Amino acid sequence: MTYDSTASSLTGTTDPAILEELLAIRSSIDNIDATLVYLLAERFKCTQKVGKLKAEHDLPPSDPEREKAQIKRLHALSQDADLDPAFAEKFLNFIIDEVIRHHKAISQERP
Ligand SMILES: C=C(O[C@@H]1C=C(C(=O)O)C=C[C@H]1O)C(=O)O
Repeated sequence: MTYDSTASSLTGTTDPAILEELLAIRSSIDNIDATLVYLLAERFKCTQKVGKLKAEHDLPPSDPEREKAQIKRLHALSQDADLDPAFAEKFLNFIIDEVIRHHKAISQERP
């Protein structure tokens, strides 16, 4: 993979000292993004197992009570972590919607 960690629309128009400071912070952002990708991949590995288990036992793809409890917990965690709880909820719902889509697909593969 060729990744240019110095790519920026600001090159040539911004003080090089400021760009250097920006690049140092962006290096941490890159590490965090990589971690997020690996964390998400692990989460989807788990949810795929859940999807197979549900399909094998004819269980519904979604579990609204579980989701309600997760959102409530996430709100508390977000407040502790100084993260916008509304954003955290939107993000979790985005992921869960994708998981449910996978679960529906798995159950259709096994008629
Ligand atoms: C993974 C599951 O399936 C769905 C997806 C969830 C999730 O991504 O956390 C939670 C509840 C379900 O709607 C589950 O039931 O545990």
